[in-house]
Amino acid sequence: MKYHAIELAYPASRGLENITFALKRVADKHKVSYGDIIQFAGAVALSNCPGSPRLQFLAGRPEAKAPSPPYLIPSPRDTVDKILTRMADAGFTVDDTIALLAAHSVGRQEVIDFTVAGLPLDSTPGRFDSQFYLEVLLRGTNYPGAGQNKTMQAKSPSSHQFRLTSDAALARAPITACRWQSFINHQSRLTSAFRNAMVKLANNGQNTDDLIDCSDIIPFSEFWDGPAELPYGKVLADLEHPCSEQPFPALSSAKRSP
Ligand code: HEM
Ligand SMILES: [Ca+2]
Repeated sequence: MKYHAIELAYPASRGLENITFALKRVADKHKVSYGDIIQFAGAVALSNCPGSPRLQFLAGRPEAKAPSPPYLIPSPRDTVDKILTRMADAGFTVDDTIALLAAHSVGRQEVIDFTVAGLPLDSTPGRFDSQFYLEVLLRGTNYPGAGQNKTMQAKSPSSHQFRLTSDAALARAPITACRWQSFINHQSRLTSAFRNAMVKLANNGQNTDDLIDCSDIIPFSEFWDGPAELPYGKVLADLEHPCSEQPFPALSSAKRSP
């Protein structure tokens, strides 16, 4: 069996079939490695989101020699401790892990709750911003759909967005809460921390001396540096404040309805 078929059968890969086969065709046609096409496509895709950093892109990864063992990718039902231990094992600090979750600012869920497939993880899924970090701190009130897979989804503050159990827990755990809060309304801190952590993610296990820096071919995103806003209908009292060491950042309220 081909490696991709083995890895696609792992639970953490659910929903990745379409993009895997689409990118496989491109990589095969242009004779580039699968590792390179994944990083290239990710960097180009992110450039469509206003506010996102231009990611480094190094080319020349060799093909994998074996499929990944299963269960290396964290699950939304894992504890904070398990997620951070796994990420540390792969070379990521606690701060890196919290910064990487900015990807969820432009993410949606498809496979955890089919009754609300396509629901975004924050109210601005087209924009790479700190809105995600703010909104995950809103008190969860209801499941936006039928509440399938309750170990993986937490109650959300709105029927328009989905909350992963892992995001809810990482936002509130004593070890991560202040780092989480530190990104709210700090677009440049967020983009540079995310970019640096993505350099590690993209080159994990590679000898970067053997790769060629092709970052110049990655487009720049549209500039965006606005404030995070309390969603329409929410007030400060709806926010939880698990980082007791720092005051909560000043916020403005959204004028628009969701
Ligand atoms: C704590 C570790 C993480 C867990 C447990 C986790 C889990 C998930 C889950 C369950 C989804 C929804 C999948 C679906 O239903 O289709 C998702 C979406 C997503 N995640 Fe994560 N994730 C984690 C970290 C990351 C990291 C480090 C990145 C990238 C740097 C990332 C990027 C994304 C993106 C881009 C989406 C949206 C996909 C889409 O819109 O189709 N995640 N994540
Ligand atoms: Ca967003």
